[in-house]
Amino acid sequence: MTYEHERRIAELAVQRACLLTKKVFHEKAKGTLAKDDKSPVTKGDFGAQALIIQAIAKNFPNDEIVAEEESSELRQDAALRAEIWDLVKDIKLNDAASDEVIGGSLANEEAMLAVIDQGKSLGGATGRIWALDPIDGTKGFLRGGQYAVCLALIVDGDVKVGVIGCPNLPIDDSEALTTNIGSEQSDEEGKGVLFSVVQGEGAVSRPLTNAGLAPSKPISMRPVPDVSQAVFCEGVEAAHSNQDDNASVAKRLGITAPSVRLDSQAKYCSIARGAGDIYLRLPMKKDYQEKIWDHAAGDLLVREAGGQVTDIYGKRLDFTKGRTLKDNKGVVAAPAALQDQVIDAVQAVLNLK
Ligand SMILES: Nc1ncnc2c1ncn2[C@@H]1O[C@H](COP(=O)(O)OS(=O)(=O)O)[C@@H](OP(=O)(O)O)[C@H]1O
Ligand SMILES: [Mg+2]
Ligand SMILES: [Mg+2]
Ligand SMILES: [Mg+2]
Repeated sequence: MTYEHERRIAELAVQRACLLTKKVFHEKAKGTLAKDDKSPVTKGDFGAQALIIQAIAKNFPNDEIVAEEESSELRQDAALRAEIWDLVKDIKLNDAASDEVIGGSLANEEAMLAVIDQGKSLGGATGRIWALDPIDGTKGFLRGGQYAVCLALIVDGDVKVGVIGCPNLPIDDSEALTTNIGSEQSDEEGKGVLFSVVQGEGAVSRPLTNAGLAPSKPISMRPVPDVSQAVFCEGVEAAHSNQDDNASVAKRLGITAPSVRLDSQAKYCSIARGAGDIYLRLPMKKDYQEKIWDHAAGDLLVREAGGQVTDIYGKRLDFTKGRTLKDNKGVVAAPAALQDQVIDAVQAVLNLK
């Protein structure tokens, strides 16, 4: 089997990082800062990025990493830096062998800042490049909703491995459709799923644990004989995708079921396991470029589960263009058999044809 080692390291690294994010999730303030673009970043984002890059750097020292966060704010904020180090130094998988494979403990605060800054690769069309979103859906994380720890390996522009940890998704696939905004989404008993995928080998899920990896099971999108029976998954933040346009597309397709609103790549995960069928992310701003770490793992997960993922023009997501998907606009993910119909409706609503 290909990429077996990469998949295992990524799964263990994401599982360990989720132990840290779950701790921060229960804190009130969460060490939140606003970045230059006004978006939030928390102790959880920085800490998870440090732990995951450490695991990649130890196992694949020649690989490049495109990660969302960087350490400059922390270098100017000794108190926050110390709080994060306090968390990071104590996070271990409760299984010594598994923890050892992903690098054991970091030496000190400076080593933590240094690994955080190993995620500055510019990306591109060649070589082995990891795309890391230490917390995707930070706004959901702050709100007490869904969030995801996302890691993908891209080789020569092609996504080969994807791993997504969703601490607040129900383990039971059939419960998942009731997980909507406003309902209880915290990471208690019965919650926490680790999704993983290797190109050509299908998508799987398993419960998140605090030790080694639990047994996995295959997942797939559910068959939808008629598009009008489909359920949409969409984002929560009205600034990130156009919910009015989504509603018009649903209407055009004859869909009457209410959309499931979830933050983060939990949307890709949900449709990949049949908890919802179609994920629409229709652009709000003309000039916004989607980030590769927001989509790489989810793109492969859905495609291996029987779906297609394209932009609003029906073009596959292009991970060769650097840190962003600058040649794509929006995202449309659906069961392969429905994709053309959904794209037609999207293009009609957006007046693209
Ligand atoms: N204007 C705009 N348009 C589209 N996307 C944007 C925009 N601004 C931010 N972001 C990115 O959205 C990421 C979170 O996506 P979500 O799917 O959780 O958002 S939402 O559920 O649709 O509200 C979020 O990822 P995180 O920062 O990792 O949370 C951002 O990278
Ligand atoms: Mg962010
Ligand atoms: Mg993100
Ligand atoms: Mg993020």
